[in-house]
Amino acid sequence: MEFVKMHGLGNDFIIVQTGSWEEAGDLQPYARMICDRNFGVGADGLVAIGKDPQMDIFMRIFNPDGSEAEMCGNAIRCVARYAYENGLVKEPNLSLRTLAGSRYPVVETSAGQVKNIKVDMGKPILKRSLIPVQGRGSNVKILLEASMGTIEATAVSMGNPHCIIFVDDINKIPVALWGAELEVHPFFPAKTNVEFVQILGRNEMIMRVFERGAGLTLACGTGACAALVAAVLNGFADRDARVHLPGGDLLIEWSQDDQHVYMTGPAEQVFQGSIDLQQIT
Ligand SMILES: N[C@@H](CCC[C@H](N)C(=O)O)C(=O)O
Repeated sequence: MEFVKMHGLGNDFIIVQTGSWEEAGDLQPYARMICDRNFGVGADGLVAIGKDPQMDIFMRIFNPDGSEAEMCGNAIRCVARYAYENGLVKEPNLSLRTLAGSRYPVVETSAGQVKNIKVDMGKPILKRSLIPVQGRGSNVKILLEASMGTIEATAVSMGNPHCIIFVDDINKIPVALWGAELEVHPFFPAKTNVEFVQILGRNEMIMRVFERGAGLTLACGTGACAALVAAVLNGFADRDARVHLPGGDLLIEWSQDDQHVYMTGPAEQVFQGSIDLQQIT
């Protein structure tokens, strides 16, 4: 199986082309081994893409624990760039089918070089039952009982679930320890991605993430979108901000006009190769 390895701010993916959405599902059992950094190629996700009958491209993403995620912001930018540069699409603006619905990336170029990819990530989902979060009431300022005490969190879905916790000093937070516990907190029936966010100003924040099914990663596109939405809902930020992640920065805007979230950032290919699937079973 031929693949390319790409990353968005160090959030890295093995990208393979398959014939159809259904065929992409055949790869799910291999995700755990392929993503393993010691026994496989190593990545934060296995991404299957191909031509879609209704949209330009489809994308399915499998986490390193073998589960399927509905959405992935950093992978979408990688897929858009790959599709544009490899002639799967002719125009820089694409339509992309995901498990969470359609998304619309635009590949931004300057002097013939790809600079950034801007993605219309759609409207955030704020209804508690749809995120999903157990119980009734608001998605803002949810109180979670955990071993570290009572945590105040805001839950947002960008197609996949996120639990955002605002902190005073990000460097004092044991992200791996707390993230692993909150990922499987009983309030989140589909588990959750966990983001710790320190607000630096109305338009700037630092974020660390513990991804559902993947653990600590250097960046999370949907997480950065969810963090900005949560910051706006809590009155901490304006509707556009630079989000600093361990792998670099994302620019996020929650549009007043259409209520969609827009994410802008880079995507890079780092190498290509082939995998003998029989060797890794
Ligand atoms: N890194 C991604 C999110 C990938 C999926 C996530 N692990 C999940 O299970 O929801 C991003 O950039 O959005």
